[in-house]
Amino acid sequence: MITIEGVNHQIGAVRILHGIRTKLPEGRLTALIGPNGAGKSTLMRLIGRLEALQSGQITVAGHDLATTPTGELAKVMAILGQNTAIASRLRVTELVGFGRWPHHHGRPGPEDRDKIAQALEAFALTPLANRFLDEISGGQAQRAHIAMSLAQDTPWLLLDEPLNNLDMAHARGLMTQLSDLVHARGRSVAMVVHEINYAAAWADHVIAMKDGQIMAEGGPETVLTESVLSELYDTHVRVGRHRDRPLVLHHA
Ligand SMILES: Nc1ncnc2c1ncn2[C@@H]1O[C@H](COP(=O)(O)OP(=O)(O)OP(=O)(O)O)[C@@H](O)[C@H]1O
Repeated sequence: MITIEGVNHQIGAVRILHGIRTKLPEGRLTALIGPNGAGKSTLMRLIGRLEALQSGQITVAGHDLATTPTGELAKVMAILGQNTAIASRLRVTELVGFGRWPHHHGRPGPEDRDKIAQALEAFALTPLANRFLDEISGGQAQRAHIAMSLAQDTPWLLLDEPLNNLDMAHARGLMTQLSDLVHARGRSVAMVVHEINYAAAWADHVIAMKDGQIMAEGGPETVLTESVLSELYDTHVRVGRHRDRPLVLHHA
């Protein structure tokens, strides 16, 4: 479980997060939704310790972020931030290999090579393994970054807008894989997602944020309703059903 207690955050004089208090359940796929500027990425970055905590407490699988050494935390949680900029003169396989660093500290063994090969395969990157990052498409680079996080092989996986740049088939493939990681292999995933129907189809738990606060949280059935979504996004939203799950309709 990830527990978040009394988290406030401000940049300069601007308050970005206000008294966030929630739990992200273990063994579930949690989707963080909400309008632009709601504070989703900021919260993700705080959980992933990419940003220093200004107040409150966050624990990940019992590890207090304030006191856990980085090497230890890197074996518990992998985080993929937004707009990850990495040297383009790096080969895909080298990027994915970075995910193994917390395990081998520079001396990769057979298990590390296996995990890298599996992650490349899982994201259909094997044929591109030796290409440089500036020789592949945006969606392929996005898949390579996700593969790096997967290769880290941690109980928790945090992904900020991993569906960015992915075509429909790869987006669906990623969601199926994340769902499989959670439901067949006992991992826990938290992801920021804008395309609400991916949350509707695959999430077990949804946290809806607006104006730096949590507006609603719970199962897709409780959060992905017409009233919650219309208020969340300040636009009229209709919700139908498909395969016994909500299906959000946002046509004119
Ligand atoms: N470095 C910064 N300096 C000043 N304000 C910032 C900075 N980074 C983020 N903000 C502000 O903090 C608020 C929350 O941003 P955040 O990126 O967490 O939102 P988000 O919900 O992830 O949005 P999006 O869906 O657009 O990615 C926004 O109002 C944003 O303008």
